[in-house]
Amino acid sequence: MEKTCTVMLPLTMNSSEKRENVCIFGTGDFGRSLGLKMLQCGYSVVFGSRNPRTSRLLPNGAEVLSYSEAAQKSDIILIAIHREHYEFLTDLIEVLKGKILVDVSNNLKINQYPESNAEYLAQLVPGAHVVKAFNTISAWALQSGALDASRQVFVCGNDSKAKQRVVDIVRTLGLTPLDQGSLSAATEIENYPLQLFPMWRFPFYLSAALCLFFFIYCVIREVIYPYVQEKEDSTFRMAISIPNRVFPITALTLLALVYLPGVIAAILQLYRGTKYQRFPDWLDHWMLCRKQLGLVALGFAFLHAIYTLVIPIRYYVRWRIRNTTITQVITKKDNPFITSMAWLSDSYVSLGILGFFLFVLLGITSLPSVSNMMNWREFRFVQSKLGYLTLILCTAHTLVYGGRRFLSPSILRWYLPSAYVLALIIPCTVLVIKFILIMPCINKTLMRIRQGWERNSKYS
Ligand SMILES: NC(=O)C1=CN([C@@H]2O[C@H](COP(=O)(O)OP(=O)(O)OC[C@H]3O[C@@H](n4cnc5c(N)ncnc54)[C@H](OP(=O)(O)O)[C@@H]3O)[C@@H](O)[C@H]2O)C=CC1
Ligand SMILES: [Cu+2]
Repeated sequence: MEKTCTVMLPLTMNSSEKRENVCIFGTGDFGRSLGLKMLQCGYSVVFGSRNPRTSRLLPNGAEVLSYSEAAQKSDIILIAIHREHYEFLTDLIEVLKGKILVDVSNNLKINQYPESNAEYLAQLVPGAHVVKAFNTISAWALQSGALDASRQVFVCGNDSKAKQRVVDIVRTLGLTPLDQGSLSAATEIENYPLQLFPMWRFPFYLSAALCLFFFIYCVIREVIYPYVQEKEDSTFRMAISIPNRVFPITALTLLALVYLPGVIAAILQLYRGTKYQRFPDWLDHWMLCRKQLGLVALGFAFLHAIYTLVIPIRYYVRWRIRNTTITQVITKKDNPFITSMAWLSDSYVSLGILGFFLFVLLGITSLPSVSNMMNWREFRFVQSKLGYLTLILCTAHTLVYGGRRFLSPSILRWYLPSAYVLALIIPCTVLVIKFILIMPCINKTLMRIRQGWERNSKYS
């Protein structure tokens, strides 16, 4: 039966069970943490060290020997040493012959060396079976048990038996092994811990660029223009009014950008007449970070909702209402109630609330804990149908808010239209193309392409 250690176990063992010997080279932070965890999980640990006599802080129960003596005690050796110090291993080539060497090392920079550390180790000790593993786990997490988010251990190696031995150890330590194939995958595995939120980078930079662009655009139209034309100081608008334009615009644009690659892919498939041709890399990458784009968009929608809630308590708004009322009293004139205006205002608020609700629902269903409970069809239904409905509602919310104002030439300031007009370009384009794509004649061709029809027809 497989033994698995997920909690700190006492160092007791059934005397009839033979402890498996594991050797760890290096008594640094990582070597010690690994050794402790292995002892807790029932392994017998032998450390190899330059100074076996003076090595301190080692876990109780572990043996410490010189590197060559320790190597003889086990056929599996974890090399917890930095790559820069690997050269001394060439003196141990004879002892290490046929042994499994586990490379746990990381670098300081992405692609720091021409070859991966694991491949370098394999070149230095050609008679050994090198396996890459454990580099994504930190010494601190191993010791403190704070491994919740990072239980995954990528494993790769050319010898399948050696790899299986390492996979078994990973499982026994209560971690999740992920086989990445041959040793050539080591470069990618070594680069992995050095990447900072790889899938979030594009959405993050894109949303920052959109925010900056729309902020500057709105400042030009709403702060600089009134100052130049009428010497009016509207700088206070930069605190709430302008952010509350920039955030919904960014949210809507990002949401549309979640669905844009899908329609571009469909157009490409229609144009090529086949689905068996790779999409360009940029499109692939864009498709892969749609979830992150959507979640960032949801964040901006939240900001818009919060900024909108504070409108009634703003000084400027209260002043304007008070002033209009007083002016009406003085001039003894009141504004007639216009039903169409009431309709417009209520509709845009209602569309906004519904759009936001569906947006939140989309965000929740994209979380792994929720999406894992759905089958593929349900997930597609939510993310595609509900997603498009959200996009339609949010676009309609913006259109109704702008109403006829968007079309009137008086809204131009220095020939610049309202920022909302720009914000509507991408969502409207996506929706129009999607509408064309779902028209029966086009949809049928697309479905046939997606079902691999032209490939089957070759054989029929
Ligand atoms: N710390 C961490 O959280 C993680 C570390 N790693 C990897 O584990 C490896 C070890 O890291 P870590 O334990 O933090 O590093 P340390 O610097 O704490 O330990 C390295 C050990 O290497 C041994 N060593 C052998 N030859 C030399 C030499 N010429 N000069 C210096 N030391 C030598 C030493 O052990 P001795 O004195 O007994 O000979 C030393 O204690 C690295 O490759 C690192 O990338 C991977 C994942 C996480
Ligand atoms: Cu809104």
